[in-house]
Formats: sequence, C-alpha cells, structure tokens
Amino acid sequence: MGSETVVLGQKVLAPDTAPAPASTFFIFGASGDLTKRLLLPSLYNLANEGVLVDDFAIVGVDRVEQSEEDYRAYLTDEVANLPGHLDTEGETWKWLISRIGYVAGDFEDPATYGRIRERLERRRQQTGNAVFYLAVAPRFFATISEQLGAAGLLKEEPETFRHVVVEKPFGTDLPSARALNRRLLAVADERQIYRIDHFLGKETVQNMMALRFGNGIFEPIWSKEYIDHVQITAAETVTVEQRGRFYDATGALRDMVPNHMFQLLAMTAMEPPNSFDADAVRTEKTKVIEAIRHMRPNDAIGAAVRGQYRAGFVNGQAVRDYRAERDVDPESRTETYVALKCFVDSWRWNGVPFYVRTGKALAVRRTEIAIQFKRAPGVLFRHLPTALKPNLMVIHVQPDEGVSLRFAAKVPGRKVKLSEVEMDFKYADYFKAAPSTGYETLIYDCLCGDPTLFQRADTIEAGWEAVEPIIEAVSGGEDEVQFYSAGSNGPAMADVMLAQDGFQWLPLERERR
Ligand SMILES: NC(=O)C1=CN([C@@H]2O[C@H](COP(=O)(O)OP(=O)(O)OC[C@H]3O[C@@H](n4cnc5c(N)ncnc54)[C@H](OP(=O)(O)O)[C@@H]3O)[C@@H](O)[C@H]2O)C=CC1
Ligand SMILES: O=C1O[C@H](COP(=O)(O)O)[C@@H](O)[C@H](O)[C@H]1O
Repeated sequence: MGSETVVLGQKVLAPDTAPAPASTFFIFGASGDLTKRLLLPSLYNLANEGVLVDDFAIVGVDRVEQSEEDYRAYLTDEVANLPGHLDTEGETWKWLISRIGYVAGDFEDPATYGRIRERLERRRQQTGNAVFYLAVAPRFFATISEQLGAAGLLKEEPETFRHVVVEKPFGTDLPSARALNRRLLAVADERQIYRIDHFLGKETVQNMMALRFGNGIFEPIWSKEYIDHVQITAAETVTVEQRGRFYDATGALRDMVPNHMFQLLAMTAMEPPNSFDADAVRTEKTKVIEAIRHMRPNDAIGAAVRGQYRAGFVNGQAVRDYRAERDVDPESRTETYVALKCFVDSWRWNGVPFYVRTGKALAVRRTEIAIQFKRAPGVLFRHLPTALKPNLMVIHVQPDEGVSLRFAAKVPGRKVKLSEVEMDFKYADYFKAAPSTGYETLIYDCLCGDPTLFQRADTIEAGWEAVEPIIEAVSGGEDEVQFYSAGSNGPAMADVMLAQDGFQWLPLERERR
C-alpha cells in the first residue's frame, strides 16, 4: 500500500512517504467534472505533501480548443470556486499550475495521439514515464486505450512505465465488463491497467487490513463461530443531482454494489494474504467475491429490496420525487436504494448473513461495516429484565472515521445491573489527517506502480457475476420498487427483510458517544 506512517508516541504521525517517480500525467477529460472536482484537488494535496517531484507534469486532453494559458486560467477559476476551495494564490498552486499543459483533440481522432506522442518526446529529457487517466465517459475507455496502443504509447521502454487508469463504471453487466477487459488486455498488460474504485482510497477501508491482521485479538474471533451477522451500509444524503441520465439507466444496484459494496464486503471477509504483494491481496479479495452465493430467481423475494425516494426533507432541505428529477423517466422503476442479503459460501463464513444496503436521499451520510457477534451464554444474567444487546464492532468509514466496540458493563451500585457501553476510536483524536479527497492514495500508488488498491479484471468480473442474478431476479416482474421518503432510513421492506431473520438494521440516525 502507498504511504506508511510512523508512530511517534501516541499522537500526531509524521507522513513518511517517498516521492513518486517523475512522470507525465495525462488527463483525458481535462475540462470535465471529475478533473476539476477531484483530480486536481488530489494532485494539489499530493504536491502539498511534497510527494510530487520537480519533473512531474500534467497534460490535459479534451476537445475544447484553447491555449495552455487559457486552460490554466480555466482550471484556476474552477478550483477557486470549489467548496472548501484551494488556495490558488499560494505556493502549492503556483508550483502545480506551472506544470500543467494542454493538448486539444478529439478522443477518436488518431491525430490527437500524435500530439500526445510529440508531447512525450519533448519530455524525454525529464522522463519517459506516463500515466493516462481516463476521466471520460465509459464509452471511451476502450477507444482511448486502443488509440494509445496503436500510437505505441503503451509500449514500455526499459525502466519506464506506461499506466492507464480506468474510471468507473467498468461495464454495465458481465458481458460488457468482459468485453471491456478483453479490449484493454489486447493493448496493455494487466499490470499496466489501474481500474479505480475510489472506496479503496478511503483511509478506514485500508485500515481494515491493519485492524484484522495487525492485531492478535480480532482475527481468532472473525468467523462463523463468533460472528452472527454483518451489516454493510453506504447511506448518502445526496440525491441523483445532475446525473439523471446516467443514474436512471443504472440504478443503485449497478452503481454501487458490484464495486464499492463488494469491496467493503471483501475487505471484511477475505482470508489473510500471504504478503502485502498486490496480487496476494487481490487474489484473496477476489476469492471472497467469487464465493458470494448467486441468487436464483425466487431467492430475490426476501433477500433483495429495491427502493426509490419520494419527496421529503434531507437535512431540512426539501427534496422532490426521484421521478421529478431532471433527465429521469416520470414513470421510472429504477432503484435509488437497494438492500441485499448475501452469503459468502466459504468455510469461514458458512451461514453468516452479510446484509448490504445503499441509497440516496437518506437521513444521514454514513458508510460503515457493523459486525454483530454472537451473544454470550446468558445464564448468569437471566434475572435481568431485558436481554443484553450482543457485542457490536462498527468500522466507521465516513464521516468520522474510526472503530467502535459495544460491550456490557456493570452499572455501579450494589445490585447487579448491566448496561451497554461503547469504546470508541476516532482517527481524528489520534492522527492529523492531511486534507484528502480519497483519490490521493490511489493516484500516488498508480504513480509508484502499486496496484494493490485497484481492481483486477477477474475481481470486476466476479462482482458482475454475483450481481447479474440479482438484477435478473428483481427484473422478473415479481419485485416492485418500494417508495421511501427522502430523509428517511429507506423503505420499510428493508426492515422486514432483517426482521424475518430476527435482526434490525442499525439506525442511520444515531449518536456516536
Ligand atoms: N464526476 C464525478 O464526480 C465522478 C465521475 N466518475 C467517472 O469519471 C468519468 C468522467 O466523468 P465526468 O468528469 O463527470 O464527465 P464529464 O462529461 O464532465 O467530462 C468528460 C470530458 O470529456 C470531454 N469529451 C467528451 N467527448 C469527447 C471527445 N470525443 N473528445 C474529446 N473530449 C471529449 C467532455 O467535453 P464536453 O463537455 O464538451 O462533452 C468533458 O470535458 C466517468 O467515467 C464517470 O463515471 C467517477 C466518480 C465520480
Ligand atoms: O461511485 C459512486 O460513489 C458515490 C459515493 O461516493 P462517496 O465517496 O461520496 O461516498 C455515489 O454518490 C455515486 O452515485 C457513485 O457513482
């Protein structure tokens, strides 16, 4: 994994990250939303951290005809207007912007790649290394890669690298993901392809491996013998916003499950890898995703709930019906929420349900993994008026990253009375986190040639293989999309799904002590 930290006493860790090798970072889609909102701020944060060397350069590629000066002025304006805006008057921005160039051209025009080649030739004195970041609509992923290949730009000379970063969504189903993998692998080696899943850039997701494999106390109880069930939640308050066209054709299941949600599940359920070697880690994660039980058509009833938001209030702001959103079909049956009951058919997890839920326009923004343990034998405390809640470990991915553990303690006094208490570790209490969009680690790792946190072809395909039967099962007409009010915890049927198994979702709105 990318950066290491050095523990000095208890608090404030100094980053100890080696600078990334010199390279030219080409951004296809240089005038797009992702570039200005996430990529440039991440590169700024990396520059601020001091991990970009003087011979690092960025070249934007987009169809807008403009000079390099105009592109730099455009970017400066755009990033200055972002919420939590970057300091465009400061030294870091000056350093970064002086390294930004621009190539105008159509992605489908071979002449564009001739200009990119010239640009790389001019940079040869500094470096032959290049990253091609495809911040473009998915229909261009294969085309651009093939054009790069045809122009000889993916050929690696000794001691140089050529990496391609592919954004999401990676396919819309299994056949399209397979076809995309085939086309990419026809022009580049697997080791050159970096399929991004930005959830893997989140600090607490990476912390899962430290938590599980760096501590003696958790791993021995991390199995069906001690764990009752797992709940994985990615709740968002945002609506579909301006993305109606993409989202209405996609839905929550395709948008979030085969990638982000299954990555969280894989981090939770994977076996210890033999080392931190990228393939050792990715092989273990892929094995988990491959072991997710495939749903059969009738299984969907009771194991999958799809929801769609109706008008309501999120954080006091009025939200309209999903069906009234821009570019959304007024009779849309697309889900903006999905809850699933999954099983991982492995020795370790046999019979343990993994409940997964994700949705938009919910009460709060909260991404977490909750591990509910089996109850202790209750014989000693059977006289108590209410049964104690089982132990619960929650890995808080966002916001307020950390880990908490619920357990029972005696209430002070002469009578034996127990109460649930919570131990809570918050990252912010121990570590000074550098400002982050979540893309920094991923970009840094790609520059350093470390694909551990990127998805391999087989991982992506395994994700779609598990999701396809769910899509088929829920599109057979039996399942109806359930409505929920914007600002709520999601559709009531999702609660019924857990209640049938004797469980309850953790409330989205709850205080963390
Ligand atoms: N935006 C986000 O928050 C996130 C985006 N992503 C992914 O990142 C990728 C990019 O998304 P986003 O930045 O929103 O997309 P945008 O549409 O905002 O950006 C794409 C850019 O490519 C340009 N372009 C389109 N066609 C061509 C062409 N034939 N030749 C040259 N330039 C062209 C567009 O120009 P024009 O505007 O003129 O069409 C635009 O400037 C997508 O795969 C998306 O799924 C992933 C996570 C988050
Ligand atoms: O990839 C996506 O992720 C975001 C959620 O990411 P987060 O880092 O903000 O939690 C989601 O809103 C979007 O629909 C999806 O495409």
